[in-house]
Amino acid sequence: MLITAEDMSVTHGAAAVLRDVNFQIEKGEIVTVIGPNGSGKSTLIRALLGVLPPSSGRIRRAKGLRIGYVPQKLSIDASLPMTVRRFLSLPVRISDDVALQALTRTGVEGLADRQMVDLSGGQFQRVLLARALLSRPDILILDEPTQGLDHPGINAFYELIEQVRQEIGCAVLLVSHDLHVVMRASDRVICLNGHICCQGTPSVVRNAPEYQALFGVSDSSALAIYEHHHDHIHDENGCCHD
Ligand SMILES: Nc1ncnc2c1ncn2[C@@H]1O[C@H](COP(=O)(O)OP(=O)(O)OP(=O)(O)O)[C@@H](O)[C@H]1O
Repeated sequence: MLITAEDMSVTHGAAAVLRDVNFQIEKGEIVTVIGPNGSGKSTLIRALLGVLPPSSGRIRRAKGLRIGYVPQKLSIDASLPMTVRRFLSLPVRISDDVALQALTRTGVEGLADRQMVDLSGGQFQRVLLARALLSRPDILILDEPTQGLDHPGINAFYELIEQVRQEIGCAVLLVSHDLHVVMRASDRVICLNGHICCQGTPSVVRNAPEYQALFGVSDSSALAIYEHHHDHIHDENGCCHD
């Protein structure tokens, strides 16, 4: 077990944003959080990172857990010259070799001398990912990493995540709106709407009434990827588990 949320609730001021969230992330798995706008996805990530304390319940992290974080947005002042190479050395200085290795791993090895503000959306995400990998994380946490990318870009990014997972064996927790790709690329999906509506393998979540109520019954051919069936049960709240 890498991270566990136990009966975790989070409030912003008087508003309860997350309530009674329970889940755990195991070594090496890819878990995706999906949910409508304002459902608490970023709040969940911030709580897991430890920057937002739960109002009740708790988060447990494995001892010495290393987290690599790719934020949803990072604005870089356009008037501030900053090469990719220099960006990778903030805040911890790294050698040219290590920088090149990180950029090569994420497929942007030719960009070291480019200005950060001149990168395309896809290149920027890959540089952020390269930076997150520098700490050799046990878990990578990415908040909507494919926002603004086109379809080939989204697919390529997910392939890269899978490749990185295989190479370094890290777990991956990501927030995403790309439902079809998510369903294909995740080991497990958590469907969030202020609380966990349902969670499980993609096929379990796809068939859950809570998921279908939030996202509609999607084109089954696009989602018919995992056809091995899992047994699951519905608890007294109508939530499903495998
Ligand atoms: N710092 C804050 N202070 C007060 N309310 C906040 C704060 N941050 C988020 N909220 C509120 O908490 C709720 C959940 O926000 P959050 O950003 O976690 O949702 P989200 O699922 O990530 O949304 P999106 O998909 O639009 O990024 C929203 O109603 C939001 O307005």
